[in-house]
Amino acid sequence: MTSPTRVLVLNSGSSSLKYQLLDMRDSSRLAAGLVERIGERTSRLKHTCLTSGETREQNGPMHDHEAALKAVAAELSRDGVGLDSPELAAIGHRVVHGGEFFTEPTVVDDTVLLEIERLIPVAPLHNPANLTGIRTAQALRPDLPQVAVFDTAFHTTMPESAARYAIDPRIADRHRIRRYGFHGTSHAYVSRETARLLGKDPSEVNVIVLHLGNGASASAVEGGRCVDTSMGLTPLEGLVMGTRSGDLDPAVIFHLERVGGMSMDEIDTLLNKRSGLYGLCGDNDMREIRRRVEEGDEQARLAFDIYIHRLKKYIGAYYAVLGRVDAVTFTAGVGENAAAVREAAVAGLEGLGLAVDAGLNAVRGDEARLISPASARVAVAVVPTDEELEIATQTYALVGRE
Ligand SMILES: Nc1ncnc2c1ncn2[C@@H]1O[C@H](COP(=O)(O)OP(=O)(O)O)[C@@H](O)[C@H]1O
Ligand SMILES: CC(=O)OP(=O)(O)O
Ligand SMILES: [Mg+2]
Repeated sequence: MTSPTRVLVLNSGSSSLKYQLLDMRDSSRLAAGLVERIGERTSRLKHTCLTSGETREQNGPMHDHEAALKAVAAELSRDGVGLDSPELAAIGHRVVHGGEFFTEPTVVDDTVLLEIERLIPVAPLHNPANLTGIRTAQALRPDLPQVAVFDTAFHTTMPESAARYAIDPRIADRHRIRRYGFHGTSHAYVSRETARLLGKDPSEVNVIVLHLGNGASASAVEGGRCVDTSMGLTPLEGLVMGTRSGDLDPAVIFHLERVGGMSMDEIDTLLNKRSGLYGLCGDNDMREIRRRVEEGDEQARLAFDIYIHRLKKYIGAYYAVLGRVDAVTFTAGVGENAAAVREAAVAGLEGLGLAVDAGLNAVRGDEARLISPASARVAVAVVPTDEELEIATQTYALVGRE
């Protein structure tokens, strides 16, 4: 038999599981889907078989990521592409926090599992789900390589001046406190695709990538290497997000504890789950916020303005970090779809050579595209991210080498 060429990619979020099955001969997708609301009373699995075009949905309780993955495995089997297939070469897992230890995709063994577990305190929403995904996949196919692809890996090239916080280095080192950065597979993929869009080699271009999904982060990429990013020790720092506050004065936390009488756990929940756009106006979906802004809702307008103000500050900061910028690229759910966000983020930055062409910005599509006027000094681009393809590519490259 010829060597297996398929890779299953699992992206386990805190309450969701996204997956794709790809054939790496041509990077085509055979199946894809999403389980939402894992652990809640009703979960929903939406599965699409891309060879037949058939989509199936099921609703019902799924306790945890193990139950979710077993349900996904059953759907794949129904399409004749189950986990027992001899054509499966490996399973690639998104792992959010890899600390300073993992700088590359890694075949999972017991030591790797232990290290991912040790990082749970700095990625409490993500790493436990990632671990369950890996352990369940191992149980289903013990003979298959499981590959961990880390969100943090792309950021390990940051210089110490960007990665260190201004605190006593002995304390920082003892507790491994530094800027790790996240969404690395997306920043890597999108910065590379931006270079391709400009017809250049990644080593020749400096790009500011704005990954604006539910979680959001910015990065400064110099000649293909990350030199700064907005998320830090955990995915809480930086931009305003769906439910996370992003940057704030750390003294807010002392104040909430000492004067506000809140416990550390309550403050943690407040900043991670009840802040950001949701905390500001009760909605975390940018579509809903734009609809309310259009209707003249002041609370939604203020939330939008705070979101944009923070974004602008990071564009300016990374412009200064890079010195020369070839492109600013928008990606992920908000970046790819919300023309109003792109327009507002760049408005007034003509002095930096940044502008958006209203006609180009209004075009919707799945293709990487430029939205800046032809005369602009700096390109502004929209590049759809594809974390699953990037994870599959890295997984297959690693397994193929062995
Ligand atoms: N057409 C749209 N206009 C504005 N925002 C959108 C649109 N489509 C999706 N979004 C935003 O994208 C977000 C999800 O982005 P995504 O990258 O899928 O996030 P995640 O991977 O973090 O779950 C949604 O919360 C929503 O705010
Ligand atoms: C790291 C992170 O914030 O991931 P997500 O956007 O998937 O929540
Ligand atoms: Mg995402």
